[in-house]
Amino acid sequence: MKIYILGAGSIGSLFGALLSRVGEDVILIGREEHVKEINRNGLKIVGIEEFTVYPEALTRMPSEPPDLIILSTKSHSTEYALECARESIGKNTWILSIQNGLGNEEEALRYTKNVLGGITTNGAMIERWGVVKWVGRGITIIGDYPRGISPFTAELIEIFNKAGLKTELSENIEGWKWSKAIVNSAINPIGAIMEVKNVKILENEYLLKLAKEVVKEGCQVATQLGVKFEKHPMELLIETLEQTRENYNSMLQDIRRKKKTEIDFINGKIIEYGRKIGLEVPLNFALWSMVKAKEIPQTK
Ligand SMILES: NC(=O)C1=CN([C@@H]2O[C@H](COP(=O)(O)OP(=O)(O)OC[C@H]3O[C@@H](n4cnc5c(N)ncnc54)[C@H](O)[C@@H]3O)[C@@H](O)[C@H]2O)C=CC1
Ligand SMILES: CC(C)(CO)C(=O)C(=O)O
Repeated sequence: MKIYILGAGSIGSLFGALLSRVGEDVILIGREEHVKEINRNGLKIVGIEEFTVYPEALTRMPSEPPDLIILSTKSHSTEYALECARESIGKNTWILSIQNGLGNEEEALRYTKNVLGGITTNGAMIERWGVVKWVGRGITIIGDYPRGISPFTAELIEIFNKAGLKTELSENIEGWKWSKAIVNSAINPIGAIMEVKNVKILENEYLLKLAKEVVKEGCQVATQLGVKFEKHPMELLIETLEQTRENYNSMLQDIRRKKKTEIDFINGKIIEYGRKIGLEVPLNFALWSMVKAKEIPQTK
């Protein structure tokens, strides 16, 4: 299968490396420094497993349409990345978002009806250019967005599992994307503002109560929009905190690295979708405001 990884950073490079290792025709599309190192010395995976692969790496999408584009930019880069990729999206090309946050699949649907949603609990981070650390082995869930399973998706899950990416199918990937986004809407900003590991939210009664109240707000919006949960966000909140106790969440890491966070596509989208149906979500608004204030000045 011809696969382009659009946004080959941490998680995209991990997926690309695993798929390349089992012989899939993978091209990584990422930033120049990472691309140059990969073309020079290959893409090295360390951590959970250690191996090196030698996929082609580019800074721009080739014009030839692939079978699959795995969208793995940060959510705030999705619109521009897809616009730049417009010419490479053929009539039979599928786009799979493995991103956190809401709205990415809707953006992809502007270019094709062949859109898959995905959530992954695998963890990855770029150690240095050309080297990605697989920090946590997790599961990935994919499905046609917003709901359903097509023959392509059933073929893709075979490829992912053969590549060592434990992957399950869902008829209701929209439900999973919302559950994960609602969990992120509680953990990420609270951890970022308090500058604590996830375990602190689990063990501090005040932070856990706040996280649960934020989850309730997100559930109200999702339920009124007709979203059906596969796993209730309140259950997923505790499960996630217990499984990622030692994590400094990605939003806190972005702030510490003076990078733009994904707050606009997590709490920001819950606020936006809530307002469209006349629901105010004050806790989400408060957390969104504080993270925006903490973000680097040039993001305004
Ligand atoms: N890193 C992880 O362990 C996990 C990340 N995620 C989600 O996956 C998404 C990506 O996260 P990370 O990999 O951590 O981010 P990252 O910042 O490491 O990687 C994104 C890459 O996309 C590149 N990029 C942006 N626009 C581009 C364009 N137009 N063309 C080519 N490359 C472009 C950036 O230069 C960057 O290298 C986020 O939504 C994140 O929340 C989800 C689960 C785990
Ligand atoms: C699951 C969690 C909260 C793990 O820290 C995450 O997705 C993140 O850090 O963005």
